[in-house]
Amino acid sequence: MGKKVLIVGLGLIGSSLALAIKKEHPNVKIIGLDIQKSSEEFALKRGMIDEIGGKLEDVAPISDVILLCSPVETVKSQLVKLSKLPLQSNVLISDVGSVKKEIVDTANVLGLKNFIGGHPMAGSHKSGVSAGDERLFENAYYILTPQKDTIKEKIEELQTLLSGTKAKFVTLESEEHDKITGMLSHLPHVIAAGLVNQSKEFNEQHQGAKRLAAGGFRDLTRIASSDPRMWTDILLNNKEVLFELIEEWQEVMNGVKKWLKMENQEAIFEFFATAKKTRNQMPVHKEGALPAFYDLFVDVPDIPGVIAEVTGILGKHELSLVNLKILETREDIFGILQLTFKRQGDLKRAMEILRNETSYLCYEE
Ligand SMILES: NC(=O)c1ccc[n+]([C@@H]2O[C@H](COP(=O)([O-])OP(=O)(O)OC[C@H]3O[C@@H](n4cnc5c(N)ncnc54)[C@H](O)[C@@H]3O)[C@@H](O)[C@H]2O)c1
Ligand SMILES: O=C(O)C(=O)C[C@]1(C(=O)O)C=C[C@@H](O)C=C1
Repeated sequence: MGKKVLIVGLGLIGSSLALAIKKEHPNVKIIGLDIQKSSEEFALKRGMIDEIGGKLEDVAPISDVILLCSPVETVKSQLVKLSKLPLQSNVLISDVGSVKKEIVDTANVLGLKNFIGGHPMAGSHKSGVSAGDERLFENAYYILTPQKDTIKEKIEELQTLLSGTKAKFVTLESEEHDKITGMLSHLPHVIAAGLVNQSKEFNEQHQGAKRLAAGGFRDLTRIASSDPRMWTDILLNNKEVLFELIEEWQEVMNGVKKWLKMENQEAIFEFFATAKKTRNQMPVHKEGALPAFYDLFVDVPDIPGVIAEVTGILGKHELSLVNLKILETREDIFGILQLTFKRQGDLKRAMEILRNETSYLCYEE
């Protein structure tokens, strides 16, 4: 019989891992557990998991592998719970939390020897089980932060289990991990959220301004749509690193302010020239995970039944959506439907079909 793998937290990351594991290891039995019953049922119905786990204390002791895929603060309390349970002596425990030092230190203090910190460097601003995608981690880096005495075989066991992710594994010290992700992930999320909040106040004073936001604002602020609970946990668990980074960021902004005051053309030019050169050389351009979602926008008239009409057409052509959102009504005439697909091919087909079968304006951004 195959291994029993328990996945705790069936959101975006947990369900995507479940799919990737199942694909590569069909004999593995995946047991799923979530505080949201609807997520457990969705995952079971879609074949992401083989069984719903019930209570952690009942199912953890019979599991060969336990993957904690909940928010960072919850992972820490789940480690405490696990440390009190009669787990199998060779159980492998890992997590996917975006911060590593606090989690690895917790496992270490609790004496959970077979715990290996993990963090797939891929994700999305979308969350929840319905966003799960077996290809989410393809080509992405998957960081592992083993403890000093973790045996090599356990690391290999984890990598083999996760081979279906098609991610590239790298090993880091947890402290180094938090410094790097602080700079490349956590600070950018703080800046994006700050910018969107600043623009909210601005928009209240300048009616209609938000409609004019174009590519620059969109590219810089997509991640401001991420889950606030997840990001609260991340910030509070990486605060020392973020103190420093935020201070450096403030210095950068002060520099720009000073050059503007002095009309220092050369310094301003150099600021943008350095950024352009650096950004163009960064591997973020060439590698990294595939974008996980594709949004199609449809301008529809503000009349009853229009959503059913659009989804009905897509259903007839067996095109399934990850998400559907109604964006703000424009000028009391149009509403904008945001239809999210997992595959670009599906988006293209949907656009063609809707253009043929309706008169609505369909576009990608
Ligand atoms: N979203 C990303 O881009 C991303 C990328 C890499 C890592 N991560 C990390 O992965 C983890 C999960 O993030 P996500 O994006 O999948 O979030 P998510 O909100 O999609 O999923 C989290 C799931 O955990 C469940 N949960 C919460 N408390 C629980 C508990 N006590 N017991 C069982 N289930 C519980 C929630 O109901 C939810 O289904 C976080 O630690 C996050 O830092 C996220
Ligand atoms: O693509 C996104 O939406 C993400 O924010 C993914 C992202 C990031 O790159 O910052 C977010 C948090 C994770 O810990 C890892 C990846």
